[in-house]
Amino acid sequence: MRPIDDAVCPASSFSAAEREAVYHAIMTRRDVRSQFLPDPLPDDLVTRLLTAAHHAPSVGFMQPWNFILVKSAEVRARVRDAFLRANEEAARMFDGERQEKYRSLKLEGIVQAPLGICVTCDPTRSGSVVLGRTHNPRMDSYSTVCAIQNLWLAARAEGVGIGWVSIFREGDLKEILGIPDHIEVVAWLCAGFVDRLYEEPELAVKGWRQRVALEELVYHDGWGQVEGEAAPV
Ligand SMILES: Cc1cc2c(cc1C)N(C[C@H](O)[C@H](O)[C@H](O)COP(=O)(O)O)c1[nH]c(=O)[nH]c(=O)c1N2
Repeated sequence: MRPIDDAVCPASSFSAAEREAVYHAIMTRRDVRSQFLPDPLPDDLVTRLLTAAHHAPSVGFMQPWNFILVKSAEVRARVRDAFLRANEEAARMFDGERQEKYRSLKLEGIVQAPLGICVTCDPTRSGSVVLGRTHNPRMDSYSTVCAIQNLWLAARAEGVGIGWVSIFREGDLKEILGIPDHIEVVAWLCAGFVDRLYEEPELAVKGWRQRVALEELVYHDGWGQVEGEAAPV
């Protein structure tokens, strides 16, 4: 191993253009459902996306993720069937007009996107006691979500659309993909090139829900405290 001092380099700031590029990726990233092009994603591009994911932070450097790459149209069709079953259950949980609206939304591109990526979390990856996870076992799932966000942003920069689909019974995905019991399914990601993206979240454009004002979400020195109020004792 290198001496610790040799492993440290100066933390220089990004240039204005680099900074702009990071925010550009963040602000223009979208969840994609229906704009996927059929062209397959080149292997080296997929490797770059997975490498970005694999450089995410993780609790205790646990790296609990796996990525199951699904190109098979037959497997994706089975996954879509699992979605359709779960989506029917989900639709019935909304009433009246809201249910009608829900049913009008497209919430997946499983068959259309040329690649499915099932992202999983292995809670046993680094033994039963993990630095940083001792008092909250969910930290391994949170780490896996960080990996997904890295992939999502890298994909945006590469012109690749990503759609996260979560409307499944986990057991269905496990059965289709042969995932062992102790592994958690965190996401099914639809991935494919896109030539256009919504400028705002599709759910906002289609009137399902709007972005909340940031100011409503920021408190100061305690829950519910607006700026300038005395801190709670
Ligand atoms: C954990 C999780 C799970 C899901 C999602 C996201 C996340 C983070 N999203 C996408 C979600 O609807 C979308 O991110 C928001 O509507 C905001 O839009 P943009 O991502 O900014 O385009 C999502 N979208 C969808 O159409 N079907 C789905 O099952 C899910 N599931």
